[in-house]
Amino acid sequence: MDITLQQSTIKKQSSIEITGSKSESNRLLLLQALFPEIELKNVSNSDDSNLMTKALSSKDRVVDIHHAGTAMRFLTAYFAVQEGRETILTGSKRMKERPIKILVDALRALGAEIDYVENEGFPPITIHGKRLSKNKVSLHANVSSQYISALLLIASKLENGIELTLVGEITSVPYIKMTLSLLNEIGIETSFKNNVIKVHPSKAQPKPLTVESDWSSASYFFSIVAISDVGTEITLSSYKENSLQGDSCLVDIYKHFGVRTVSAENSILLKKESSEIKPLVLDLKNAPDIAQTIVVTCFILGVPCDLTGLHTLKIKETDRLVALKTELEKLGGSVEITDKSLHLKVSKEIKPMVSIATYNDHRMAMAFAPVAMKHDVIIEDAGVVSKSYPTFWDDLESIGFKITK
Ligand SMILES: O=C(O)C1=C[C@@H](OP(=O)(O)O)[C@@H](O)[C@H](O)C1
Ligand SMILES: C=C(OP(=O)(O)O)C(=O)O
Repeated sequence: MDITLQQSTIKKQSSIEITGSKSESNRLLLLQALFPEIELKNVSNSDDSNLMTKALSSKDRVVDIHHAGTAMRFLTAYFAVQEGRETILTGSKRMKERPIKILVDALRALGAEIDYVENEGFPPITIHGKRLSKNKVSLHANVSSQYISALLLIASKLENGIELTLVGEITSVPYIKMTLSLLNEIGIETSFKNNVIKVHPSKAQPKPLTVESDWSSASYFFSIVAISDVGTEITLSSYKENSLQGDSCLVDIYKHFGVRTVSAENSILLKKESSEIKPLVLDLKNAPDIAQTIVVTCFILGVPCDLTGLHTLKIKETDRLVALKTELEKLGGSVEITDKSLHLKVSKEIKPMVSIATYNDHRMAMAFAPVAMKHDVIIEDAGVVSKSYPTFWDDLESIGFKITK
């Protein structure tokens, strides 16, 4: 369904409760399947987490995880250690184009039995679950950190734990650290020194855990506050003092756009304090999911930006670099891309009533929504947001956006 966002002025003060982090949820759901004593609160209501929950309890031979990248990667490792079970793990058309060879090779090196059903290196795959006997493996770390997290999540079920040697530059490091921290929280010992990660064979001590709300989802409100008038405030909950989510770097990045973040118990207050604007230069290899939000903020504010570290964007829900260039140029922007960087030139105008294509990518829809603070804009296939943030449009309406469905 396409929706029209009419030019809107948002409320001076508002507050929103954001669903749990899908990254934390999908890790903890897998750990809960391994250690059923774990109790979870504030689990994400996203499609990706619902798919993860369903897949973990499914007894079917074919498990379809649609667009959910973390579910695809984490469940590949999970089903590889389900002794005696054969599972065909598949996904959407796009999922069949997202590479999985590095993970499959690493699991095979540990003793797993996995076959490709269609194309070598890509889902769907047939996984013959068995006991894995080895514990040492090397893998390339520059394509997706999800392969590394997948191996770490099952490591406590391997007789001798795991020792991973990471080859090349390590991408999306905070997501690896999130996995290790969650393992530590349930009593599993780990170490990460230079390029070697170890999960020691240790007994888990499961306990109740509360998932922090999703920082990538918060990014759209950082963008909205950055574009709003000085004095505008939005409160978001439920956030913790020390986040495991790398996207909490938004707090520092959005200072650049005059947004101050004040932490209170269980929440953060975003406040627009200054309208001074400077060009932005940023390496986002540690926070790839907020790239679209930041580029669109810059475009709307008329600030140029140079973003690097974007090599993983090409293999996400869509090729996000090409999608950003295409849609920003429809709006009147001028964008240069390589396969790992994006340069946005100063923009002088924003064209009204442009129809933004979303390419089955939730973040395209959510990142472009703030355009409505300047002009009417159409967002195509708006339901796509449910991948990570099902109530996104309702929450926008609650802060003053005018939406025609
Ligand atoms: O482990 C995770 O939860 C994620 C890791 C990142 O992927 P890459 O490591 O492939 O960049 C990120 O983009 C994705 O949304 C979630
Ligand atoms: C890249 C994303 O998700 P995944 O890789 O889990 O599909 C995302 O949510 O932006």
